[in-house]
Amino acid sequence: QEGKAPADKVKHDYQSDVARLRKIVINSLYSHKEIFLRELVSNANDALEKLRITSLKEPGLTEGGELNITIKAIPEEGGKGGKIIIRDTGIGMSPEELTANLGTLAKSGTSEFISKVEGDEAGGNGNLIGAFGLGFYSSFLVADRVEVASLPPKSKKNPSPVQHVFASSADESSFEVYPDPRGNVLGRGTEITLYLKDDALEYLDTVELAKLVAKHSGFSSSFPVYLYELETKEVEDEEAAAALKAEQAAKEAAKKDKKDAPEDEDEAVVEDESDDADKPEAAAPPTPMKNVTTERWSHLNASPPLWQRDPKNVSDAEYTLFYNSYFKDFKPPLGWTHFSGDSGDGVGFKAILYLPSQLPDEFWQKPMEYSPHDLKLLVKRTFITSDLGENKLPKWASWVKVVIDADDLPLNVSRETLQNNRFLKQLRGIIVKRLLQLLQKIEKEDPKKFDKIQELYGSIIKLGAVEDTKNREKLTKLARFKTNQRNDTSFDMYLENKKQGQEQIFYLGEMGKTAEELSQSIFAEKLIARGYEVLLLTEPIDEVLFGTLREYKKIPFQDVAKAGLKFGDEDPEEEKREQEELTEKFKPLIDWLKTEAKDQVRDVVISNRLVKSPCAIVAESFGYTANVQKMMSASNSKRGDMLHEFAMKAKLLEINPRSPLIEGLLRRIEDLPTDEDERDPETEEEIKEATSILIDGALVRSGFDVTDKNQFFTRVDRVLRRSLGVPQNAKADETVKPAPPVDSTLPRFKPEHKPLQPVVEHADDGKPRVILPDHMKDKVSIEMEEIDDDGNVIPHDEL
Ligand SMILES: Nc1ncnc2c1ncn2[C@@H]1O[C@H](COP(=O)(O)OP(=O)(O)OP(=O)(O)O)[C@@H](O)[C@H]1O
Repeated sequence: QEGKAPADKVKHDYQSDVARLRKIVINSLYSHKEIFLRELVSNANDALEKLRITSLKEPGLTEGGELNITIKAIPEEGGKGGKIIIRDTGIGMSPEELTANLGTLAKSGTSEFISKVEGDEAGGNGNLIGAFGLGFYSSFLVADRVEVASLPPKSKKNPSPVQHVFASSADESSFEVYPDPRGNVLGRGTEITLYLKDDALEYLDTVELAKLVAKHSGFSSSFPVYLYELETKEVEDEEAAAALKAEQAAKEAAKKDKKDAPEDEDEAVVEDESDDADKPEAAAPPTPMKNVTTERWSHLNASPPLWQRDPKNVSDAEYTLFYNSYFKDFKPPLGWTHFSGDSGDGVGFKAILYLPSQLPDEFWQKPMEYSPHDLKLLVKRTFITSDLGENKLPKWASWVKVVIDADDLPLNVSRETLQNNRFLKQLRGIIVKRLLQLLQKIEKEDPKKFDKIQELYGSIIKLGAVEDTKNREKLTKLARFKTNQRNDTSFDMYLENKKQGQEQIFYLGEMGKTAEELSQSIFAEKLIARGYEVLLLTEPIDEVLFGTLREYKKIPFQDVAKAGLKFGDEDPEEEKREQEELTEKFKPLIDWLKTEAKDQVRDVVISNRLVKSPCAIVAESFGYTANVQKMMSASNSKRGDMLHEFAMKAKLLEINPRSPLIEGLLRRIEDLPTDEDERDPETEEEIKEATSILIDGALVRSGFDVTDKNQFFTRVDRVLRRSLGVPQNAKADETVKPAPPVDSTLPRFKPEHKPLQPVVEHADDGKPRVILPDHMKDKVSIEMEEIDDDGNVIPHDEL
């Protein structure tokens, strides 16, 4: 792909991703084209930063010239076009680096990013800029042609570097790299020349450029940024003044000659005197002026950075602009806190911490790999690191964007010694504390904004309460949940609404269920009917948090799906008596159920949680709720473990003594002769069927799976036949029209078609499953007949 062009010019084709990215940048960011300056200044700043850090090990590198950035606009003679030159005295690039850095995209995930944006109609919005540093390619927003001349510093490794140029036009699919015909004129660093497009000539105006730097880059460089300005001043034209003086003197002399002449002397004198008295003093001749154009480099970022200023004098707009440019996030922040402090060791610092209004995708997608880069530790305005090593922020807080500038840490500390620095060790605590304070402040003062915080950071706050034991209490207070009565309820709000006598915090959770569905739950029937508030856990992290906390302000959590539920207003004596009475009354039914439900539950008890439903399956405190059981089977864990078997079985069948169905079942059982031999087998079978449907119904309503679906439906089928008066032995007419004979004249498949052969797989439970080839999936549906062990077809209504 490379060919030698004349004059040492090596032509390269852009890597395809670069060509695509350049196209996106040029087409979609047109209305944001001013960002080119911010991106190039930021690259220049990075290059200076790299040089400074490298020079800690090889001090000679920074010799010769200040570390700075300069911007110069040069209108073309005749005023038709022009160019902008941005230079830095940073680390520079070798010809290989020019090719690799500007001609390829090394960043991982870039291809996916590009595809995403290409497919996204809204790609042209500013998110793009925030999501991805477009860097160098933003040059093509304003330039038809870009030339980058670069010269690395003389170093031990590269003692005689040669200045090279990278050149490319906006519409070309290739670029060239060649030795700079001017020689090593840069001394060190990089010079980017932008040949401006006709619609970008406004950037030749130095006032415009200065404004842009102030807006986007004023704070983003800790190195001085200079703008080349031509200043036109009106100054006294000394030459003209001298000439005028000479002329005046000549006039005076001529006048004097005239005065000395003899004629009309008196008259003339009188006339002169009266003139002097009436007229204002004769105006002095104007000083002759001329326009002089002087060149100067004005220092654009001389004023102190935002974080060094007094918060009282910084406007919200300034905080937002600073955030946008410094952290390269196009969206405004959700909130911020600007603070200063002292580490206690005499290290003073100033800092601003921001809450972004959007989390990076990687935060959730690759939570373990996500490494924050928006913590900027500076020392005396110079960037030191984003990496706090082992003192890094806890995961839940790792997304904050914070700039923290310390007064007096040794500047040349290596990363290793930094890790041991006390200030660095304290940083984590300082930042987390301020972040919490900010969240608490918003909670207190700005409910609307706090809603947004919940939307965005709700799960993260809960994650923090789980993982950050030190701040668990504060984070728990900030957590919000849905309840049967309202949204966004905190534990404190819940407790304020607690009923007299209530000594439990009621909650209910089931994987994948909405709050609405949960509030219909059989377990909460009575609680909700009586007006109690139940926290509804709708997010996976809720369950983990409740499992971790177990209580709030010493009040225990009660999983409503578990045994042990107490309203708190029960009279223990009365309750005991009632329980005894009911147990006595329902004894025959309870005994019956204990036998019939022995495979599903450990015991049968009278319920105090049901209103309408006849019965429910409730997990005991050490047993699995339906939710946990689902999670266990999803993760396939613990199968075959004794404890697991035990927990699976630790369930109670609770019956509702006031349900007419339960009463009805009790009566039927009481009517059965006590001597089993005297019982009519058909009647007994009928009651067993009804019982089993009742138990299965309770399982389903309580969120569990029916143990044996075949048996369940066979029974439903029999009950249906009975209630419809259809004899139990009546058979469906199973005669079907056989298929016509084989037609051998047609090919079975067209050659380009895949065989229409479904594949049968056996799932874990041994049941067959049909896997359709992909091309058949949305065209074919399959119904299967089930055959029992004796080879009989199990009847299904739909077959
Ligand atoms: N002025 C410069 N001096 C030295 N190297 C530079 C300069 N500008 C760009 N580079 C090099 O080119 C690379 C690509 O630059 P580009 O702006 O496209 O992306 P980036 O700076 O790596 O990413 P981002 O803009 O997201 O920070 C940089 O990583 C850097 O190595």
